[in-house]
Amino acid sequence: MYERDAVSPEADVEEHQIEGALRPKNLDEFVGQHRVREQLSLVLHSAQRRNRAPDHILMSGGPGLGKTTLAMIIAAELGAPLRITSGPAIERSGDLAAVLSTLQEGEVLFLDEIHRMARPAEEMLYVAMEDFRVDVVVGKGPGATAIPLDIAPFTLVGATTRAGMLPAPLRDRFGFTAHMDFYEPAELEQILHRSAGLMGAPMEAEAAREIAGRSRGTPRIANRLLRRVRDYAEVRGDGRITLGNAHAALELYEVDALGLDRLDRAILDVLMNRFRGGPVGLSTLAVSVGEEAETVETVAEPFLVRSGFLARTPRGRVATPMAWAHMGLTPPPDAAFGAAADPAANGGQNANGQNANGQSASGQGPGGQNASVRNNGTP
Ligand SMILES: Nc1ncnc2c1ncn2[C@@H]1O[C@H](COP(=O)(O)OP(=O)(O)OP(=O)(O)O)[C@@H](O)[C@H]1O
Ligand SMILES: [Mg+2]
Repeated sequence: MYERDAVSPEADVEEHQIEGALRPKNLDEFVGQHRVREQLSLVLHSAQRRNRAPDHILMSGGPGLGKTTLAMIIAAELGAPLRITSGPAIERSGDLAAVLSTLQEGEVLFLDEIHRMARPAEEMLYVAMEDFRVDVVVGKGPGATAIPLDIAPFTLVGATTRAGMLPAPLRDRFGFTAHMDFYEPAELEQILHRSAGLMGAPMEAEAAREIAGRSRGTPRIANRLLRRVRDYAEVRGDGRITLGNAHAALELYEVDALGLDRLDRAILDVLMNRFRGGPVGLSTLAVSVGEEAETVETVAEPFLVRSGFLARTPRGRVATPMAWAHMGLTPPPDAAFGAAADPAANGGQNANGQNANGQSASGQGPGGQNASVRNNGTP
C-alpha cells in the first residue's frame, strides 16, 4: 500500500503555518502566471476606477498552484475585507445564507473547493451572484414562502481543482476565469530564492535549480522540498543549502530526478507490473495504489500526463514508452503504447499490430499525439 510520506501532497500543521508565512502578499510578489496576473490586474483596476465591486472570479487549477494565495491577493489589492469558506463547509443552503447575509459591501468572499458545495446552496448562489439577493424560505410544505433579502454587493472568488465538475449555470456567472498552469523551472527557482530568504537560509543557485527541477511545476511542492533540504542542511551540514545537500536530502525523501514522488511511482509501478501498461480505468488504478480516485486524478495524473509518462485514453490510463524507460522496465510485447494504442508505432515495430489496432476504436487516428509519444523514445 502506498503511504503518505514527508513530501506527499497532504498538508500538515507545519505546512499550514509556513505556507502563510511564505505567501506573496501582492500581485507584484506573485511569481509566474503572467497572463492570469495581467488579466486580473485589469479586472481589479477597472473595477476600482468605476468604484464598483469587480466581477466574480473563478480560479481553476491543480493543488498548490496558488489559488488561495491569489484570492488573498485579490482582497488585499482591492483593500477589501476577505471572508473565507469552502464548498464542503456548506452542507445546506442555510449555511450559505448565513454567510451571504452578513457580507459587508465590497467584501471578497472566497469559496474554496466550490465544486463540492451542496446542490440547493448552488442555486441560492446563482441568485446571489447575479442579483445580490437571497431568497430565505420560511415554513415547510405548501405553506412555505420565500422572502427575498437584499445583500451587499460583493465579489465571489471561487477556487476549484475541477472546473469541469461545475454546473454550467454556475460557471457562466463568473465574469472571469483564471486558469492556473504549472510553473516553469525558472519561476520555481525564483520562488525558492524568495522562500529561502524568508526562512533565513542561504542557498546556492545550483541547489535552487536542482530543487526546482524536482518540484513538479508546483510552488507548494517547491517550498516543501526546500524545507526538507533545509532540515538536512541544518542537521548534517552547516545550514547552507548546497547542491550536495539538495541531492542527498531529495534522495533520502525518495523524490527522483524528474520530481516523481512515491504516489507517482506507485501509479506507474501498478500500471506496468500489474496491468501490463494498461489501459486500466481510473478507479481500478486508484484502488490498487490505495488512494482516492480524486487524489489520483487531480494530484498525480496532471503532472504524469504533462510530463509524458501517462496517456489518458477512452479505454483507460496507459503507460508511455517514456514511463517504461524511466522505471527501468521492459514492456511486454503486447503492451499498449501511448494514446488509444498507437497503431502506427506499434504495428510498425512488431507483430502485434492487430492488438493495438483493436484498441483504436475511439476514432483517434495516428495524429500528432502518436508522433509525440514516439518521440519520447522507445526503450
Ligand atoms: N505564484 C506564486 N509565487 C510565490 N509563491 C507561490 C505562488 N503560488 C503559490 N505559492 C506558494 O505555494 C503555496 C501553495 O499555494 P496555495 O495555497 O495558494 O495553492 P492552492 O492553489 O490554493 O492549492 P489547493 O488547491 O491545495 O488549495 C503557498 O504557500 C505559496 O507560498
Ligand atoms: Mg487553496
